[in-house]
Amino acid sequence: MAGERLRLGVNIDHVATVRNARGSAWPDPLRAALLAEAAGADGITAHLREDRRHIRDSDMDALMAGIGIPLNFECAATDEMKAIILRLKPHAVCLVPERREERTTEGGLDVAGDEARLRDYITPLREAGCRVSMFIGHAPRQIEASARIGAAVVELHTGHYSDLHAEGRLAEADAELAALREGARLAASLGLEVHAGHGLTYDNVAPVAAIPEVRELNIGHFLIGEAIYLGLGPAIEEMRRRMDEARG
Ligand SMILES: CC(=O)[C@@H](O)[C@H](O)COP(=O)(O)O
Ligand SMILES: NCC(=O)COP(=O)(O)O
Repeated sequence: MAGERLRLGVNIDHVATVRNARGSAWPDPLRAALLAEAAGADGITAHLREDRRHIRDSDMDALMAGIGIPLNFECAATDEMKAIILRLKPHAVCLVPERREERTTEGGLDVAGDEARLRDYITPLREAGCRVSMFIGHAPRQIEASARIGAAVVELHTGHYSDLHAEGRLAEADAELAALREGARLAASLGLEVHAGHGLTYDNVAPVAAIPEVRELNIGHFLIGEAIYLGLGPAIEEMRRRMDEARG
């Protein structure tokens, strides 16, 4: 673990949000992904939601064919998504909870409560060579269940920490951070690779990047917004700089 650089996965969902707002062909998520790659992103993350509110099937096809860095395919654990994954065989699959009426992913996947089904669900994905990740909260029972079903990775949901930080509830944000640290430690001790993401910004990324067990951060919404001011490449480079600085 020591000496390896913390990876940055850039989530390009919200390039598609802007495109879909006008029903046009631009901005193109693939072009954004290629710019991210040129700016030093280690991977691209895209979430194919059941309702296709941003990323579409054709975007996933284009990303698979067009990018030279790993694709992390986020989706709900449904039969429809399984068929798409087995056709595309992305580098990584991150299973997330999805509720159609939610604004964004509001919580972690309940792996402990759906253990047998998820074990069966991920078996063909693992056999197809995908690195399977569970997007979960830091509760030990969710981490332990992820290890038991054979996931390679857990991505710890940093959304609650990010919200508390943004609201200036810093003591609560610190407590949430401590729980994320404990979760990362437990996950790594069980042989899981640890990722983190959701709601990360320039202002809140450092303490998460400093968690030694965390190997990868996935960051999207803030970077796509920041690209309006700075351009996507410089926005990513600044995030990279802050991650590296936090890592020491
Ligand atoms: C799973 C996760 O935290 C995000 O990557 C996810 O993509 C959020 O969904 P939206 O991009 O639709 O907000
Ligand atoms: N899995 C988290 C992710 O990909 C990015 O989340 P966000 O930065 O768009 O909130």
